[in-house]
Amino acid sequence: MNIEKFQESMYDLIVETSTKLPRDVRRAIKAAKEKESAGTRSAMSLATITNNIKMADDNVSPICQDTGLPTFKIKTPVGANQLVMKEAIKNAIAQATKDGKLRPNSVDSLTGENSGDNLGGGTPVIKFEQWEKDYIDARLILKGGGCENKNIQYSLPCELDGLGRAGRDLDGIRKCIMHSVYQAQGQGCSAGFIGVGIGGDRSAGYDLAKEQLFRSVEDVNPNEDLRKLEEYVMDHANELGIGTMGFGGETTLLGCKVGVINRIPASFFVSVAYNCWAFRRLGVAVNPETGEINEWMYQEGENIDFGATEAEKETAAATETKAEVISLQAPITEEQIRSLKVGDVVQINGRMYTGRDAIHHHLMEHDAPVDLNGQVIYHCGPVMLKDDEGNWHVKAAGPTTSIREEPYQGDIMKKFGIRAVIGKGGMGPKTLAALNEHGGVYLNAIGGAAQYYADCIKAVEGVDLMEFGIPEAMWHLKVEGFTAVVTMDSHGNSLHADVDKSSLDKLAQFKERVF
Ligand SMILES: O=C(O)C[C@H](O)C(=O)O
Ligand code: SF4
Repeated sequence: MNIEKFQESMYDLIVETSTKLPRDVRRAIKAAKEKESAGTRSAMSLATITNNIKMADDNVSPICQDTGLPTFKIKTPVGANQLVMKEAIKNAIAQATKDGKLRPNSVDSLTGENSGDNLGGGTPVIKFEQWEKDYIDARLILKGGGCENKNIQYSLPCELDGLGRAGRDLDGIRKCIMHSVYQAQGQGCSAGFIGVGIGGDRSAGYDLAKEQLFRSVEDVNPNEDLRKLEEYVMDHANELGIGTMGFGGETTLLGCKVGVINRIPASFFVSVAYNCWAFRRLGVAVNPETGEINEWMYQEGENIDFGATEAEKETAAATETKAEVISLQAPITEEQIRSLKVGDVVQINGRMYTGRDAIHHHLMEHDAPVDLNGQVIYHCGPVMLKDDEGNWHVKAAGPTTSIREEPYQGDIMKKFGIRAVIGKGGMGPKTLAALNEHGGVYLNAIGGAAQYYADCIKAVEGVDLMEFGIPEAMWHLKVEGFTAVVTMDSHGNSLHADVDKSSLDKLAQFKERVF
């Protein structure tokens, strides 16, 4: 095998997967967009999402800043040398990271140290299998952390919120799947795709669930029971009304694929792998002698490029002028914050600081490196590249899941006088109480829209705490027209709590036996 060429092919697979959504996924997103009524928050979010997909295409830059845990599934003809292939894949991963196509995402679990090149214990994941065919089938999925955290495994029988008892049969499985969509809310950047694995032990069940994510969104399950189940879920999960980013709306789920394997008598697992709308998975058929790509997978059918037509541009322009947008610039006063309410659309200009897990943890015990009074914190771990002159450039910068900061957020806002935090997926009761007490606001940005937000960042004006690694450092960003929605205000209102409650009520409508 020509190993240099194989490495190049793997590099192309990585770059293409990170920057271009497959055709089946694009079609599912387009169909969702057509269903949302114009002018709603969900429609606005979907417009940002499709705009972002187009920008990632044009810039050949990551669709989402979280490029996940790269996971390769490779089938090789008997006799192919898997050891050299593994080395080539690792080199390709390191190169793609250096080129800003992947975020350095491999972190020592005990020390928190980022390896910087996406290599380390367990990273990347490479699973080989042999097969009888004469070519290499190499598939890659880049599944981010926010949606990975929403995976869930049920051990039947069990009791489920809203649905009651789920037994050890097809109907019990149906309840688990409906519940899995409910429990994810918008936190995994809905609308999402789910892969479900029935049976196995805990690890084989999750493997099977993830395997389903490699199926085309549009295929039909050859198992009649599972086909019915998939169709049922697709028909009804969207009635939960969770919508894009959990803002409420018509589309919550874009795909559901279910697989089954045997189990042992005492265990009955239903494992669900949740994938965000930024469903980055591709595959190639590679010639085992030359190492060249013969064919790209998931590329059949119509390609949607999401370039706006003239008519769409006109409608967008019309809605933009109608929607009232409130401008915010730090330092923000308490009075300005108290005037905001859930549903308001704000646009931020000026300075904001990134801060995610490591920063929040740090600020609990230490002073801030900058004066945060009246300032805005952005829950974001960007992809950054340094040029030859030593200046940093933002390559991708969407929000991260805010709920992880729930234990710290309220205390930190009060301690430093922070007025606004931006993230996605919403926060809990502790933060809501602190917003009320201190005069703060939670702003929801569109998860995964990393190119769209990178474009709003006009300059990187500094960085602190680089010892935490690129995604976790505190970046000082100058932004223009950074748009987000108030989803938790200083008057005790939370859109997230409301959608959670109404979707739980709707979930309870699926309690009766169906199968
Ligand atoms: O790590 C990130 O940047 C985002 C993460 O994928 C998330 O959804 O929270
Ligand atoms: S931020 Fe959202 S779109 Fe990006 S990886 Fe996380 S869940 Fe997916």
